Amino acid sequence: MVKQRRQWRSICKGLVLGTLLTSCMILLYCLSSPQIQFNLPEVPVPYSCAHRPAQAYAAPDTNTSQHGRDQTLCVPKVDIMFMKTHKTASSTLLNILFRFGEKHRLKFAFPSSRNDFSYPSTFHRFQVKDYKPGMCFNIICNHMRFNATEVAKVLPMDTTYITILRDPAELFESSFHYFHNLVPLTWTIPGEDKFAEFLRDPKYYYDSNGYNSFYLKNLLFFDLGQDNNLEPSDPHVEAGIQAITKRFQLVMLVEYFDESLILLKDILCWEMDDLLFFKLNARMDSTVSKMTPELRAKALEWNTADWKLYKHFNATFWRKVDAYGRERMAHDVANLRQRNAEMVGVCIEGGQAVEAGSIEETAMKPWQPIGEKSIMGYNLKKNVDKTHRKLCRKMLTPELQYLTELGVNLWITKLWGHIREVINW
Ligand SMILES: Nc1ncnc2c1ncn2[C@@H]1O[C@H](COP(=O)(O)OS(=O)(=O)O)[C@@H](OP(=O)(O)O)[C@H]1O
Repeated sequence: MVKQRRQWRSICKGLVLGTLLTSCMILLYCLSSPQIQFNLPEVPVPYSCAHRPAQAYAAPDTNTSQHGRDQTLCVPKVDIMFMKTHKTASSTLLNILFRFGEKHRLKFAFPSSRNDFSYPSTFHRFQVKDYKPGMCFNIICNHMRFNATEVAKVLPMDTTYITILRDPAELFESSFHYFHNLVPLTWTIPGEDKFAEFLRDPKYYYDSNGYNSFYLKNLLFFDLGQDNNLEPSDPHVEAGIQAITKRFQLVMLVEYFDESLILLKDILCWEMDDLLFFKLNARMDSTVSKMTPELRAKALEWNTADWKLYKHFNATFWRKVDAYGRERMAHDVANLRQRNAEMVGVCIEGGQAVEAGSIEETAMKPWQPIGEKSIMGYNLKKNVDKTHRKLCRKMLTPELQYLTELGVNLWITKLWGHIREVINW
């Protein structure tokens, strides 16, 4: 009896402490969030951010260079909007952009105090750290809910817009795993396999007004600024896809990540070295739900808008590959894979990703989903030669640590991280 009373007392204490901490976090967050200032004058950004340190270089045309024929003059494009969609290898791409930005000393439009632009609110230019009307930035690439008009107000007119999509069934599985603890409507789903149970009857469990429910339906459509709850036959689905087609010059696909990077290099006039990467933010295999063909079909049916979007951009992707040349693409992809494999040998201890508990340096530990330690990371090799040391470290640095290095003060995220560490959550 006494033992039971003590247990109840400690549960109550935990609840009170938890509520207090959460309230403090919310209060601190509200105090630190920039107030949106609607009364400032609108000043158009320059056509292009003047600082252009990028050198033109002779881009070898892989079809002709072996024969010593003409080489095209290429000036790397430095004004880039990367719409960072969720669970789509976007952190891997972010790492590539951060390194490119540093190399060319570009100006990033970063969020303040956090790693996203007040997501899931739609983007507004006053969410940009230190923003003043008329300011010009080169790159914007943190998570946001896309808002074309506002984004255009912080970037030059000739900015290249890019984004990345993933097969919606795979994306849904990844998102369900990563975010379900943030979506209260999943808490009451019974059974061991919540993912399969949800898909058995999604309409029963889903509520479009539920807190954070967008993580569970047409997340790509939502991130890209569209309505994720449209009926599949609603003409707005098609209109949304058309709007995205008009705005984005390149839509990459996770399933063809290497090919996507080669297209990116082509459209931005980059060099092969700019594309080197290690896969970041990958999950341990044991936490990936097995998807039967039936579950996959249900996941696609549930995420119809995303599936239509994906099919549309899959078609445009392969038209771009055809225009690039299939043989040329195969050659360049092989080259990139070989260079990446060499970098693995140079930089990564043990040559592969390890579980969270085995990552030695705090600076290399990736952010984990609430209540889990499923995201893997890397240990930097101890004896990396001097020429590669800096590059290896940057390629392996997770998003939050890299953002801090680039000058974003993530104190709210860090405080939240410490609290989670203390309460082991
Ligand atoms: N290069 C490459 N190729 C293929 N897949 C890749 C690559 N890099 C990351 N990933 C997978 O992308 C998932 C993480 O996506 P994000 O980094 O966008 O996640 S986040 O939204 O920023 O949290 C995560 O998927 P899941 O493991 O299924 O969760 C990663 O494994």
